[in-house]
Amino acid sequence: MSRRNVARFWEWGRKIICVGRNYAEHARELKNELPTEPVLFLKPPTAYVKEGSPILVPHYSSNLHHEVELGVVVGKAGRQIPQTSAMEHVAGYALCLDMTARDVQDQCKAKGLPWTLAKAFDTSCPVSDFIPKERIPDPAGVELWLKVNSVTRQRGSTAHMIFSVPFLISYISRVMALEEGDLILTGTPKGVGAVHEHDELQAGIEGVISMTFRVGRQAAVHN
Ligand SMILES: CC(=O)CC(=O)C(=O)O
Ligand SMILES: [Mg+2]
Repeated sequence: MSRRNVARFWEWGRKIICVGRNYAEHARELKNELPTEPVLFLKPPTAYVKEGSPILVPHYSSNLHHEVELGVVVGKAGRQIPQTSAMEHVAGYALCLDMTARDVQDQCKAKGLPWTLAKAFDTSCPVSDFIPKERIPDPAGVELWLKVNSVTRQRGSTAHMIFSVPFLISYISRVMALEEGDLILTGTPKGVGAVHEHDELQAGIEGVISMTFRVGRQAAVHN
């Protein structure tokens, strides 16, 4: 049997684990309390979209937000991973967007419901090509940026994460097994905002990679 290449992790069908409220300024801009433990949620592998295909506004949302994030690609499976050996489980990184139907998320929050409709729809996880681990020697030293129609909306350093990458790997692996090909989205810095059909999104990790996506709209299906 031929061995799959983790550099094409989005084809593996593995889980996408997302961390929310990991930057104080972003938590404050949405009037959320600062977390004392990581806030976790999941996206299915059907959320992946690659450059060349559009990000689709779900048919039930009228306020889709961008969130640029550093993604960590898991290269070695593990459970109950200590922080001291957490980085041994990292194969590399990816530039990611955690597309969020903010209007739907606000309704879910108000009703005390999970965020699945707001976070897990098709195309809610645009990703760059795989970035080998050696290209990012320190995941706490990464500058993320995002522009909409050439106007800068987000710029922030992973130095400001509340919970570090090794801490997150250790924490998550005490909740669920990490598997090769899993992706961890580490939260977004401040500056999130709305995107609309026909907008162009550009995002990057300074000096490492950039990517461009167009926004389309999911057709509503009437049964
Ligand atoms: C409020 C959120 O949507 C949390 C989140 O995803 C984040 O990155 O922070
Ligand atoms: Mg996010």
